[in-house]
Amino acid sequence: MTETFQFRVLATDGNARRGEISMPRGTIRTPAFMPVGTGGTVKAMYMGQVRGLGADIILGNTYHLMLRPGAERVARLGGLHTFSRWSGPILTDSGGFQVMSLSGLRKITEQGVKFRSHVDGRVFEMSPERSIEIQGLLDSDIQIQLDECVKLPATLKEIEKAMELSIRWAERCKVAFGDQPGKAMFGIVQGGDNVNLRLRSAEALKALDLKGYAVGGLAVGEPQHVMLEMLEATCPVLPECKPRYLMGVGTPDDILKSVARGIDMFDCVMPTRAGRHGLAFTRYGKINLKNARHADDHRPLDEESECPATRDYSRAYLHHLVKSNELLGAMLLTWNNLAYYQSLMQDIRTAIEAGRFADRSAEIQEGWERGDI
Ligand SMILES: CC1(C)O[C@@H]2[C@@H](CO[C@@]3(CNc4nc5cc6c(=O)[nH]c(N)nc6cc5[nH]4)OC(C)(C)O[C@@H]23)O1
Repeated sequence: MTETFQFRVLATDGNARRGEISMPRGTIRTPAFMPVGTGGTVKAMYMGQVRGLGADIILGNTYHLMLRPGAERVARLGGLHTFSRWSGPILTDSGGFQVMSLSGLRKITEQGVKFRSHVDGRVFEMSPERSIEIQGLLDSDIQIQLDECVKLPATLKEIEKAMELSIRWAERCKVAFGDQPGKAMFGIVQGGDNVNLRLRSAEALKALDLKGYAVGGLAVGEPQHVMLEMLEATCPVLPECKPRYLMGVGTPDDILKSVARGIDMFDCVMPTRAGRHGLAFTRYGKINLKNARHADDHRPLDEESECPATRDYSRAYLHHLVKSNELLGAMLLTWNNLAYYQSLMQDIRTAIEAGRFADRSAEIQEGWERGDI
């Protein structure tokens, strides 16, 4: 552990990078997957379980926590780590994107975003400065700039305007964040599905010399090839010595293909949300436990797994729990899915260190295609 924020690239294999981020609250092994802990909880999991699966960092959301229980209240209670009993690093999203995807009555001006809470209808105004202040009250370790992410499809002019506003907001967030040695503030590259706008955004943010760079505006319904094309344009422009975080991504296949293009950090609700809906991620691909074909199957999801949820429970039992809408169904499948995602990340890190990432990726994908034995 260090008193400052340090990122080191330990090995490369093509454009894939094996690295680590050292922070006062712990070291983050990259490529890393951050379980989503939106309201200060990784849904259906104890934080001790999350840690036990190998997660080094989790994600929190400014938008949700400012609405409930309130940023000042979390600060009075000792900050998000003490509040939620997670002692490792926490990355918090800034709220802009959640405002656009969740709240009602939204108005964006140069000053910030005005919105109505989806919880109780109260009206809030969030400026870049207030977003950074809230993330500070939460005692967040990696803070994300406030940005504007336009919903696609959008006109080139709309995408350009939002990208340029996000750059100005990044500058304001950098000033508001100031100098906090053990913490970091990441900018967000925007630009929609337009390579030129993405390059302009990346260059402008690089000039701000930030501690890390998120790639936003993706995983919003665009085809995977469009997302990958934006990464192929953006990553080579971003500083090699800074971490790159692809927001909201993704499926195991998205992660493999994005690591191959130079991404170091990921977050996605997929494993936790899918677990609550009866879907299991395994090395054989996805298994839908709602399907009646599992009703008499005594086999576990994967007898070779170290995760009890994956190794010790029959598919028949999991099918029963899911069909009966039992809480334990969501708990066991969330546990299985996060275990699979963390084992995938460890597999990726090991393969990059050994210089066999491409081969290992192909083997993993063949396992999914072979399907459920
Ligand atoms: C993939 C999956 C399962 O994840 C779900 C659902 C729809 O996509 C997701 C995930 N995609 C996603 N893209 C993002 C882009 C930005 C961004 O540009 N700026 C900021 N500040 N934060 C972002 C967070 C992002 N999350 O976004 C919501 C709407 C939060 O639900 C998620 O499909």
